[in-house]
Amino acid sequence: MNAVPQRGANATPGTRLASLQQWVDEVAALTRPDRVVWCDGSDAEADTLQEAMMADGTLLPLNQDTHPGCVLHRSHPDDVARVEHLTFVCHERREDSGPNNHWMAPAEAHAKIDALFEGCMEGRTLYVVPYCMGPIDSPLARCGVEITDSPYVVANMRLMTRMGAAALARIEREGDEGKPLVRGLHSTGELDPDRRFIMHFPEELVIKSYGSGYGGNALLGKKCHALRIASHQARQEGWLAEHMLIVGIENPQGEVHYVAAAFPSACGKTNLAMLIPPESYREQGWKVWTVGDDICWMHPGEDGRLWAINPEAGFFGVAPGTSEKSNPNALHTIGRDTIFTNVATTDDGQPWWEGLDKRVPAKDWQGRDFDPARGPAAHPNSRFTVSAKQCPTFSAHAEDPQGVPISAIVFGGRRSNLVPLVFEARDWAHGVLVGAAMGSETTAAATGAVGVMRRDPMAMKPFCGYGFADYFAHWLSFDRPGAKLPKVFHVNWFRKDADGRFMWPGFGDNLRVLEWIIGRVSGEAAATESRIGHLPTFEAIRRDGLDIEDGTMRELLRVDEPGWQAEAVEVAAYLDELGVPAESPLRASLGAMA
Ligand SMILES: Nc1nc2c(ncn2[C@@H]2O[C@H](COP(=O)(O)OP(=O)(O)OP(=O)(O)O)[C@@H](O)[C@H]2O)c(=O)[nH]1
Ligand SMILES: O=C([O-])CC(=O)C(=O)O
Ligand SMILES: [Mn+2]
Repeated sequence: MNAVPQRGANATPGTRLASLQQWVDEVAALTRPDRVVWCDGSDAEADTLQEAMMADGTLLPLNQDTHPGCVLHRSHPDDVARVEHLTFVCHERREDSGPNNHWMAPAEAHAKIDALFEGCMEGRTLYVVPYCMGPIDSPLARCGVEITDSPYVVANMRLMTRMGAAALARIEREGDEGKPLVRGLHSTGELDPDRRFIMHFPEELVIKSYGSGYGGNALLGKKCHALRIASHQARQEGWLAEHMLIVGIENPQGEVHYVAAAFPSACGKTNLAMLIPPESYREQGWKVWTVGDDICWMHPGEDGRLWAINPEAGFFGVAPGTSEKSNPNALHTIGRDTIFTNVATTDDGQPWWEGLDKRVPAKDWQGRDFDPARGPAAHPNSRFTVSAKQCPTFSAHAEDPQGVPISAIVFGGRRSNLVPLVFEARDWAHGVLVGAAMGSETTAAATGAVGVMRRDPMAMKPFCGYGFADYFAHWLSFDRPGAKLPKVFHVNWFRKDADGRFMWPGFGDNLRVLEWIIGRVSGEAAATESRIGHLPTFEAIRRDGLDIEDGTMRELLRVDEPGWQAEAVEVAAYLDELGVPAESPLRASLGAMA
C-alpha cells in the first residue's frame, strides 16, 4: 500500500513548501507510518509526547522533589554510543570522502538503507521535526528537517535545537528564495546492531540513519548535520564547522576573550565550557561565560576576525564524573527539566553516576539491582540532555546573531605522556599542523576499545564530512591578506605520573592555563621557544592556592626531545596516509619539529 497516511488528530497541517511536503509524502509512502505529525515545538506538544512515553515505558520517572521535570531513558543495551564502523560519508567520488571516512557509492548506500526503511514505521507515528541550528535570527544559522519515528528523539531535538514552528517559518522563507535545506531521515528500526547504518550524502544534503536511538546516531541536527554535512558546506562556502566548545573568559578588567577548543569526545569540552574559576581568581573578578560545549561554526567577519556561533540550543553531556567538585555549573544546570539517558538511580529515584557522590545506587543503568561485579552502575557514556538556558554561566552573547569573535583556538587530547600541559603554535600553518597531528586515547563515547591512542585531527576524525587532506588545505586557506586569525594552542589535562595519577588538577584550575593563553593573545604572557612551539616559562602559569610541586610543574612543561622526534615521524607517516601533498605548508611546519 503506497497510500499516504491520514494525519492524526493533533497533527498540524504540514507545509506550504511543496518540495518539503513532497519529500515527507515520499518518506511516508516508503515507511508506512500510522500517523504523520508535524512538530510545532509547543509546550503542549512536549507534554503530550512525554505522557505517551511515560505510559509506554520509554521514559521512567525520577524523584520530582529533588529533580523536578527530570526523566530517565534506558536505551537498548547494544545502543549506547556512536557506531563509527557503521557511519558512512557517501560522496559521488570516493576520494572526496577521504581515507578518514567509510565510503559507499551513493546509489548503493541509498538502496541498502531504503530497503531497511521500507515499512519500518508500520504501527508507529512519523514525526516531522523542522529545526534551526543556531539562533533563529542569525544569518550564520542553518536549517534542517528530521523525520523520525522516535518520540525520544523528538524530545531531545526540542532541547538541543530550535525546533518547531519558528524553524519551519524560516525554512519556508528560505525555500521561497531557493536556499538549500538539510533533510534527515531516522528510524530506530528494531535496534538490531547488525541492521544499523548512519549514512550521509553531502552533495544532496541528505542524512539517513537506521537502527539506533542513541544521541550522535539519531539526533541528526548534531553530529550528522552540524558537523559532517556542515563541514562539507563550510568548505564550499568559506567557513568552518568544528567539534569545539566556545567559552568567554572575563578578566578582572572586564574584558572578555572568546576561546574555541577542540577536544575529542569525552575529553573535557563540556567541563571547560562551564569552568568555575579557582577561589583566588574569583576573588580578583575572573569570570567564565558558556557559549557552547560541543560544536562551533566560525565565519570570517568583515573585520578579518573569525566570528563563532554555537549551532546548538542545549547540552548533550557525559554524566559520569560530573560532580559538585568537578563541574558544579553542570550539576546546577541539570537539576531540573533534564532527560537522563542510561544513568543509575538511588533507592529514592534520584539519578546517579560514578563520581557524583559517595551514595550507593539501587539500580544500574539497565534497571537491574546494582551489583558492582557487573561493572559501573551508570553506563560510562550515560548522558544528560538539557537546555543551555539553564546553565548559570550561559553567556549573554551566546545568541548574538553575528556570533562572538574568537581570540584563541585550542586543540587538546587525552595523552597520558609526552604532550606538555600547554604550548603555542608559531603561526597559523603550524597551528593547523598541531591540530592535524592531534592524538587522543579513545573513550566510551564511541563503541570499541577504550584507552587506545589514535590520531584524531582537530577532534574531527569521526565527524569530518570530506577528506582530511582537503580539510587541512581548507583550514590553511584562512591565512590570507586582511585576516586577523586567532592564535593557536595545544593543551593536555591528562598527563599521568608513574603511578597512573593525573599530574594536573584540571577542571577549574584549567583557567590558569587559559590565563596564559589569553596573555599570549594580548602580548603580556612570557614564553620560551622549543621545537614544538612556545611554552610558558616556569613562572608564567600562576600556582597561588594550588598544591603542586615544582618538579611536577617542570615535568608538565618539559619537551621530551627524543619523544617528540619519534612523534614527528609518526605524524609524517599519518599525513602520508591521509594524502597530504609534499608541498603542503604542514610539511614545512613538521620539519621544524623533527
Ligand atoms: N582529569 C581530568 N578529567 C577531566 C577534565 N575535564 C573533563 N574531564 C573528564 O572527562 C570526561 C569527559 O568530559 P566532558 O567535558 O563531558 O567531555 P566532552 O568533550 O564534552 O565530551 P562529548 O560530549 O563526548 O563531546 C568526564 O569524565 C570528565 O570528568 C580535566 O580537566 N581533568
Ligand atoms: O555525538 C554524541 O553522541 C555525543 C558527543 O557529543 C560526542 O560523541 O562527541
Ligand atoms: Mn561531542
